[in-house]
Amino acid sequence: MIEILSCSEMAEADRRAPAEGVAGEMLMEAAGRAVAEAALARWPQARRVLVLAGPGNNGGDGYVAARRLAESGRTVAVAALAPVEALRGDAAVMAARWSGPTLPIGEAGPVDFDLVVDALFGAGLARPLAGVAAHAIGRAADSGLPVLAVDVPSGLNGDTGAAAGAVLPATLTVTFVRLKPGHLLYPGRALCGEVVLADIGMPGSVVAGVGARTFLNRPALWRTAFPEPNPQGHKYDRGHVLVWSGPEFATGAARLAALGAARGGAGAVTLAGPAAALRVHAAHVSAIMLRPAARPDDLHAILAGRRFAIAIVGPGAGDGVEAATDAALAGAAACVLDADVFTAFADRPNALRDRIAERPARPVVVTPHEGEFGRLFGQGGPAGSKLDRAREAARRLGATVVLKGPDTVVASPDGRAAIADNAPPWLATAGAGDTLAGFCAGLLAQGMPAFEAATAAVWLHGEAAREVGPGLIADDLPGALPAVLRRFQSTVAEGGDSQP
Ligand SMILES: NC(=O)C1=CN([C@@H]2O[C@H](COP(=O)(O)OP(=O)(O)OC[C@H]3O[C@@H](n4cnc5c(N)ncnc54)[C@H](O)[C@@H]3O)[C@@H](O)[C@H]2O)[C@@H](O)CC1
Ligand SMILES: [K+]
Repeated sequence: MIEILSCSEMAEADRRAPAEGVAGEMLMEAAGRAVAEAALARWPQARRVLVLAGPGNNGGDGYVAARRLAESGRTVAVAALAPVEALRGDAAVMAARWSGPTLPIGEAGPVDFDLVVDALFGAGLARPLAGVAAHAIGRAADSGLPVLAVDVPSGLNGDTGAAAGAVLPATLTVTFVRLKPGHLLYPGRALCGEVVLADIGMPGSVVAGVGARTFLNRPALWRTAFPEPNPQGHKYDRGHVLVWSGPEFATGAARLAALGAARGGAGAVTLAGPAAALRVHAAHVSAIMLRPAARPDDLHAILAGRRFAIAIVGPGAGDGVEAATDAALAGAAACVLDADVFTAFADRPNALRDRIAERPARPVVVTPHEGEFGRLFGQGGPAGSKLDRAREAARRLGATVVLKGPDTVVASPDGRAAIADNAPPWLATAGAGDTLAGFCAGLLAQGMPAFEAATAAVWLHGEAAREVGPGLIADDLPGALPAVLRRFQSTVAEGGDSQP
């Protein structure tokens, strides 16, 4: 279940389902039943349920849920946004099967209820909520009652995770078939509350036929590409990562990247930079090699002597980062570009793109957070949701883009993208990004393709942060990786996934 479907892809699946013997009515019945079951499981004490029903199929699901909840002995009322006669298709069928009380939404307040089921709008939201619908959700929100959202909280755009107008925050969201981007991208993720994904009988072949290019970042996405060390291998079979280090008083970031690369599985890691900086590194690291490079241009000669080197440039790079980037792109088998690179190329994304384009066969992964992304692209940068922007940036740069945050998106120039949902809030700490660049380079060094290496690095990074727990500092992350890898490897051996 790792595909994520956009609202139009979901609608496309809906259109294709009857040809595979699954009628829309069956899907709606199953969806409404799943909503009712989730309500009963989560709020067994709730006796009185108010269902807010909208004018489309989301409302249709609401009418089914109302019937099922009433059948299980709950007192249920439907507050309808549109008169029953105005409903069409499956929703009209389901409304006709509902024989309990139905009030115009303006007349139904949530005062006498224990639970609100929000079936106003789902994937069909076409404009910001206004008027009587906005008023109704305002009253529901003010009531303080728990809210179960059908498919998505009403007012939330399922594709972007944003709400252009009023939105009804949910305690629990029950969605169907596959997650939508809005369940994972903030602020949507927070507005959904807990998310339950219900199987409503949509055939897997129908979903596959839609050809989704967006995925949940889970091991199932990249497991088959994950490097397995060769028992007879040499350390250089696992690649050599070269990290450009900035000056003496800014060494921490490069060192975190180097340690991340080493823990990420690179066979050897070298920090290259000015001698004064290397003396500082020498006081901290043992397994990492140190190679003097007085100027960034010296990287050309260092890289020329390596058969398979992955370069990391950006963490704590300081002055000369542009020259170091040039040397890395010219001489390394793959590059991870981070941090100071986005300052050096601020407002000049095309200059970076042109450099990357000179070596089209060599993978490049860029790992900006939102601020760096904005700095690099400046005015006229990619627009839309976080997913849209990461995809567009990958296309423009010809590089794999890791747009970091609590909902990190990895996008490939070939159109694939993945959204992560496992980063705990305490991962937002100084230096965490440098370690991520290192994890990614460590996987690239072992020959993992760029999109898979970047998605795996992001997932492992989140798991390492969970492993450490609150109080984490970035220095803890490399050391937390072995436990995560051990667990991951054992679930692979068992043929399972460490998360659903
Ligand atoms: N895709 C599937 O496989 C399934 C979809 N189902 C449900 O169908 C929903 C999608 O149904 P629809 O496409 O009918 O869409 P919705 O029910 O979300 O809403 C569509 C209706 O709302 C109107 N509308 C949109 N924005 C409005 C606004 N701001 N103010 C007032 N009216 C507005 C539209 O003109 C249209 O009449 C899903 O969210 C899900 O709940 C389920 O029945 C199960 C199967
Ligand atoms: K809804």
